[in-house]
Amino acid sequence: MPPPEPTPPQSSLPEAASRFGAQVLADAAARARDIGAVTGGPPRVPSPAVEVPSTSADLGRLLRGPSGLGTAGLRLTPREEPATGATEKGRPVPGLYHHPAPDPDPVRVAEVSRRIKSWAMDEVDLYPDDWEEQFDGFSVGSYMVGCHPDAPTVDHVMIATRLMMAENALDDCYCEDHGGSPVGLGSRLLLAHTTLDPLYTTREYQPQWAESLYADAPRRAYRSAMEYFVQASSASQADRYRHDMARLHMGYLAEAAWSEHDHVPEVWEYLAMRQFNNFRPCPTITDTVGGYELPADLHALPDMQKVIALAGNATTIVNDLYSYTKELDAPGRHLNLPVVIAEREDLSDKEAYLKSVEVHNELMHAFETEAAALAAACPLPNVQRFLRGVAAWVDGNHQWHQNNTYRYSLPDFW
Ligand SMILES: CC(C)=CCC/C(C)=C(\C)COP(=O)(O)OP(=O)(O)O
Ligand SMILES: [Mg+2]
Repeated sequence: MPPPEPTPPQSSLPEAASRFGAQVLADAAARARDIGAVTGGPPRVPSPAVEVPSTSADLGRLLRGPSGLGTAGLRLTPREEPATGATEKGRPVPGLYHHPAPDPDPVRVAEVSRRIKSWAMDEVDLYPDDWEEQFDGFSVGSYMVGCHPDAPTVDHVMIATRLMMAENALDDCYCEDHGGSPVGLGSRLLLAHTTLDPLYTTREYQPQWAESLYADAPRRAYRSAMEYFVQASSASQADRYRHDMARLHMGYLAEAAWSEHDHVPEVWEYLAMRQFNNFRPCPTITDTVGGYELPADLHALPDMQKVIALAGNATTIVNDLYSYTKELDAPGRHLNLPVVIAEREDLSDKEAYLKSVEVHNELMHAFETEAAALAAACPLPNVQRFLRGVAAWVDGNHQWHQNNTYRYSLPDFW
């Protein structure tokens, strides 16, 4: 008997759009180009039916949106070259493939910075007084304004900004250098996760759980940030976020398990852990922050999942490169890609760092190739906008790392 035909992706969109989305994506899966081993799966056969962009100029055009007369309002980012201030603040890692992003709107940055500080101090009591300088140095206002250039209002940017502060508070206080430890991390993470994914229990035990949501700064921050997020998102967007946070927490646990035994994983194992201990929950809320929705069935498509994973991996290896010297100075051994490559492949620190740049660049090129193929194959406006939103997040994330010289500095390898 012949094997059954693969089922095309299903959609619950209105019928016409559903047929269109499912068919386009099924066709795209059949004809997408062979883009190399990094994206997994068997080689694919190019089709003359759809022109998949093949030059970096074409890819950039697709990811950045339309460029003709009268289309300025359709782009996520202004067309001007980045302001020179960006390069005065920090320099990019030499050889790193990236796109300079425009400087974030200073008026928006000032307002987001004011509001996030008030939230941190007055609503969730996020940090003791002596952490204020580090809070300010994190510059979350310019980070989130830069990563979400299509947010319609400051309220929308705030949705992402609160979550970003909450995610970092938990990472610092549970896992890293503000009281964190691998010991007992599993139970702390699970209990904190119930701020996002509530416990349903009996009348007797419910009050103890409800009280626990305010027991420490990470839980207060997660609970409050999630409450704001849920007010702005659809049920499926909120569920997407919970799933991405469960992935993040699983990544923290693997990192902690290795750290307890000072174990250095193989490079591929490290990369697998870092696909979970990853920025992914940040770009995947780009539609909520943009005030629209990528429907769940389009978000779940394997090609969309691949694009999201590659974007998350590229952004997270950017962190490994920019935070390399900070993590070398931290107590104990802090794993990042250069450290793991140096140890496992017996390379000098410099060779390992330069190899990590190459790993990043391959991931970044794969992200752009896959995103462009999906954008070409699926011309639904919310898919196009979501892909552009993820690309804007990737660029904004790089820009923030490059320019956050309070937090990061480059090694002396060049
Ligand atoms: C989703 C999110 C913002 C998670 C927090 C985890 C996190 C800060 C990263 C994925 C970045 O990695 P790292 O913990 O190494 O951050 P720093 O190098 O300390 O800035
Ligand atoms: Mg780091």
